[in-house]
Parts: sequence; structure tokens; C-alpha cells
Amino acid sequence: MSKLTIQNSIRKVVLHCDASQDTVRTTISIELKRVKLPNDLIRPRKRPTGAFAGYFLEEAPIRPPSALPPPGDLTLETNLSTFLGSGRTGIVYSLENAVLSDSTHFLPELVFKFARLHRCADLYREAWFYEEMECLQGVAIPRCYGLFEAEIPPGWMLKLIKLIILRSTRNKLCILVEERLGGHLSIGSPVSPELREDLNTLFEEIGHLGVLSENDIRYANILQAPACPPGLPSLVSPFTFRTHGWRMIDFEMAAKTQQTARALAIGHQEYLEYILDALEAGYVCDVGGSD
Ligand SMILES: Nc1ncnc2c1ncn2[C@@H]1O[C@H](COP(=O)(O)OP(=O)(O)OP(=O)(O)O)[C@@H](O)[C@H]1O
Repeated sequence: MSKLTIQNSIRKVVLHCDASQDTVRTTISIELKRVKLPNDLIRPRKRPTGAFAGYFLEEAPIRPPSALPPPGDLTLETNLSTFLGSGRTGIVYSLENAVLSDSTHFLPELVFKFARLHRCADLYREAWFYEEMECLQGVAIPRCYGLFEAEIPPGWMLKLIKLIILRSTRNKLCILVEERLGGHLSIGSPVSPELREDLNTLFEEIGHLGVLSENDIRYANILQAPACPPGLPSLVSPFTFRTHGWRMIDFEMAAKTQQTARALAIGHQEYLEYILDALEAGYVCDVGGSD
């Protein structure tokens, strides 16, 4: 039986990509190496002076120890397939002809989130939160297979329409590899009490790790859990013991805080309720993350 590809199994990505240099057009293969992030890349926000003590812990919750085995040595080789979406930081593609160097491992459907020009730091930040919240991957957030980067050979321009922005003006290519999720919430349909409850508890999960993400709570950042099969099953939350049908994405504006899980849940739910009420009324209203 196939072994599972766990989140730290892939050490290298080989991306075959159409590219051009002056008048030459060809397919180039870019080797991206996994980035090891420092544990202290993000430091917890200090409790504000004079803040109501009942909303704050003495210390921010400590990162739970990793439950993953030692890092693996697999290579993922792939082409890009369909453009799935984009935002201020990234451009997201599905993959085609993706293969692992050891085919006995199960390869779930993955997506690549490419950092836009000058946005690598944001992707580093987001990747750090995926590591910080490892115990919620497959529960409330997608499974994350790592952050990878490479130099684009000088003078070459990647030929994907949406990737033109990643061309020669800077030569660093940085991608976050995530499990592929499903679609967005529907617009203009009633939000059932069960769905409201599921989403409210979904946003509660990250608060148990002291993670504040209200600026990233937006319609575009709530996606359906992957269908299983072919995707991997949803896991039970270590905090609420629930299984969710939805996932939160996008943590580059998140913060690690000393706020209690309860205080964070209240804040997150307030943002969520605006979004859900607007969707029921037939429009998208994002209160978080305004530019
Ligand atoms: N794991 C995924 N599976 C399927 N689609 C995804 C996934 N991650 C992102 N997408 C698609 O790509 C879009 C943009 O992704 P994301 O929100 O991560 O980009 P961003 O640049 O960080 O956006 P923002 O402007 O909100 O910060 C999403 O709204 C969604 O449509």
C-alpha cells in the first residue's frame, strides 16, 4: 500500500516551465530547494500596557512539538496547470504531470503559490504560520508541503501570462506548496446554522495557538476542504475535537499574540459574521485586510 507523503517529505521541487531569453523560447527546468525557516522569524506581539488582563495570557502559547517524522528527501517534479487565483502576495496554480522521486508515496493534489515581485518576505511569513500551526494542518488550514526557492537563471523570463510579473527585474523565485482545496462559499444562498457553526468554530481553532488573523478573514480566504477521495481526509481538531468542512488560507498578515483563545475567537467571529451576512444578502463584504 502507498505510504502517505507527509508535509516534510519533499526536499526539492523541479519545475518545468516555458521561458524565453531574448528571441530564444524553450522549456527550462528550475530546481527549487526547501527553505528552513528560523523558529523565531515571528516574535509574539507584546501585550499592550493597560490592556484588560482577562483577555491576555502571561505568555503567548508555545508552538506544540512537531508530530512529523524526520524530514524526507523526495523530489517533486512538475509542470504548472491551471491558474486558480491571485491576491496581493501570490499567484496560485494547480499542477500537472506531478511526480515524486519515490512513486510508492501518495501524492495529493497540490498547488503552488508564487510570491509576486518583492513579496517573498510575505510568503516566508505565511510559511512560518503554517509551521507554527502544524497541528491544525488538515484540520482548519491546508496541509503545507513547504516553502521552496531558487534563482531564475539571469536573463530568462518565465512565459506564463500571470507569471510575467516574476521576470527579470528580480531573479528569486519563491513558492509555497499547499494541498489543493475546493471552492469558495456561495454568494446569495442562505447560510445554514450548521455552516455558520462550522465556520465559527473553524476560526476559533487558530486562537488556541495565539494566532490572530482578522486582517486575513475575507471571502476569498475561506475554501472548501478537499474532497476525500481523491484528497486526504479532514482531521479532528486537537482543541475543539471537531472536523471541519472548510479551511482558512492566507496568513501573511497574521500575528502571534498573547491574547486568550476566547478573546481571539470573539474578534474573528465578528469579522466572519459580516462576511456571512453579506453573502446571504448576495454580495461580498471584506472588512479585514483593506489596502
Ligand atoms: N490551497 C489552495 N487550493 C485551491 N485554491 C487556492 C489555494 N490557495 C489559494 N487558492 C486560490 O488563490 C487565491 C489567492 O490565494 P491567496 O489568498 O493565498 O493569495 P494572497 O496573495 O495571499 O491574497 P490576499 O490578497 O488575500 O493576501 C484564493 O482566493 C483561491 O482562489
